Amino acid sequence: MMMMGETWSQLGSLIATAMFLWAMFDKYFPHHLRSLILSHTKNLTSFVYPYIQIKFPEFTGEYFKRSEAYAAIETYLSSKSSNEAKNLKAVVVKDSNQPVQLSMDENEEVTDEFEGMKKIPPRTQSFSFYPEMEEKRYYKLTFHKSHRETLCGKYINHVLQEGKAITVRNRQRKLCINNPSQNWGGYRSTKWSHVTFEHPASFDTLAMDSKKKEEIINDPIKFSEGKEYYAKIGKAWKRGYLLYGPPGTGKSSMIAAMANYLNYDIYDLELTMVKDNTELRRLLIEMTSRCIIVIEDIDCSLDLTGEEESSSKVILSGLLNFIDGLWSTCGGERIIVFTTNYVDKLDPTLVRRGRMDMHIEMSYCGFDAFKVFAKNYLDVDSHELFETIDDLLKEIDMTLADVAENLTCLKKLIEAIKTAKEEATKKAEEEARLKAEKEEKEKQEATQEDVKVDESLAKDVKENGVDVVKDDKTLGKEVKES
Ligand SMILES: Nc1ncnc2c1ncn2[C@@H]1O[C@H](COP(=O)(O)OP(=O)(O)OP(=O)(O)O)[C@@H](O)[C@H]1O
Ligand SMILES: [Mg+2]
Repeated sequence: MMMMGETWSQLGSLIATAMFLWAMFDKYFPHHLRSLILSHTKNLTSFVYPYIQIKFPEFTGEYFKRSEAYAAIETYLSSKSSNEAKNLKAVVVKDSNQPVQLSMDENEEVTDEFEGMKKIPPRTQSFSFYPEMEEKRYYKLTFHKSHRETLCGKYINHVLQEGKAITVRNRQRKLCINNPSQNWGGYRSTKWSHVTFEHPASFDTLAMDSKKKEEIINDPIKFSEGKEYYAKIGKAWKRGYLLYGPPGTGKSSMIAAMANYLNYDIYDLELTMVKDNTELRRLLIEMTSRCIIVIEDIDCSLDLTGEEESSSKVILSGLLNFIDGLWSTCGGERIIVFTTNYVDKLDPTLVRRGRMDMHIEMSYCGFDAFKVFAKNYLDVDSHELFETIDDLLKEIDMTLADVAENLTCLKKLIEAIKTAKEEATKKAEEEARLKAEKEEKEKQEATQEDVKVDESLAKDVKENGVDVVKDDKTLGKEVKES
C-alpha cells in the first residue's frame, strides 16, 4: 500500500512540473519561436517513430453497417495469420478445401510483406486487431512512412482484392434468420444469425410443369446478369416473386433451388419478430448483396385484422418502402420472395404487379411434375403405367409432397392416388351430406319461427280484440283525418 501511495505522489508532482513548464513556454516564448520548436518536436517524433497508422473500423455509417473493407481484411488475414499470430480463432467449414479456417484472435498482430519490402526493419507493415472498451473493433495497419505511397494505394487494394477473392473461393452460402430484438445492443451484436445453407434442392429436382419451369428459371438468371440493364433503365437491381399455392407444393423448395442456382445467401425474415420500421430497416441494411430475402406465409406475418392492425400496417408500409421506395436502392442485387397459401388474403398493395414482378402459382401435381419425380426417384423415363397415372392425376388434386412420399414404386403410387381419390370422394360426400343437413335444419327452424309468430298474433287478437287488418284501416282513417 505504501508503494502505491508513493507512486501516486510522484506522478502528481511530475504532472505539476509538466504543467508549470508548459505554462512558462506558452507565456514567454514568442509565437514564431514556438512554432519553430513545435515543428522540430514533430520532426523529432517522426524520427523516433517513423510509422504511419491507418485504422479500418468494423462498422461504418449511422446504422453501423459492417464495413466491406474490414471483412475483406479479416479474410485476407485469415490466410496470413496462421504462421505468425499466437492467438487464433478456428471455424470449422464443411465441404470446403480448407475444413478448418483460422483467423486472428483479438489483440493479435501479424506482419505482412509486400513487393520485397520485407527487408526493412523492424517490419514492413502490420495489422493489429484491437477491441476497445466500447467494443469498437478495428484493424490497424502500421507501416514505415517511406512506403506511404505504395502502401496507401497498391497494398491496401491488394489486401481488399485478395480478401474478396478468398471469400469467393471459400464461399459458403448462408441461411440467416433475424434474432429476437432483445439480443440487440452494442456494436458487435448482429441482427442476423446464420447457419451454412446446405439445401439439396435444384431446378432439376424441382417437379413442375416443364414450360412453366423454364420461364421461372430464365427470369432470375436474366436478373442476375442484368446489372447494366437495371442501371440503364434507372431501376434498383432487385426482383420480387410471389409464390403461392397449397402446402407441400414446392414453394420453399423453389426458393432453395433459386438460391443454389444463383449462389445467393438466403435471409429468412421473420416479420413477427420485428417490432417496428426502424428495426426492419436495420435488418434490411445489414444484408449482403447477392441474396434472397424470404418472407414465408406473408398472410400470417402481416395480420391486418384485429389488435395487431396498427403495428402490422407500419411494418407493411416499411416493407413496401423497402421494396420500391428509396430504401430499395441500398444493397443491390437482391431477390425478394413472399410465399403464401392464401393469395386472396393478401393486402392488394403488397402484391400489385410491378411490386412483385412475378406471381408464381405452385399447384397440385400434374403429369409433367410426376415425370420429374419418376426420373429422379425411380430413374424411369417412360412406363406403361404412366397413362393410368396421368388419368388419375387429372381427377384428383394431390400435393407434390404426397406424391413424393408414395413414390417407392409406380404401383404403390397408383394405389396411393386411388386411396386419396376414394378419401376425397368420401370427404366430398360427407361435406355434401353435412351441408344438406344444415340447410334442412335451417329450413325447419325458419318454419318453426313462422309458426311462433302466427301463434303470438292469434293470441294478441284473442286477448286485445285487435285485428291487424282493422288496425291498419283505423290507421288509414286517422291519417286521412289529420
Ligand atoms: N415441386 C416440388 N418439387 C420437388 N419436391 C417437392 C415439390 N413440392 C414439394 N416437394 C417435396 O415436398 C416437401 C415439402 O415441400 P415444400 O416445403 O417445398 O412445400 P411448400 O409449398 O413450401 O409448403 P408450405 O406451404 O407448407 O410451406 C419437400 O421437402 C419436397 O420433398
Ligand atoms: Mg414452405
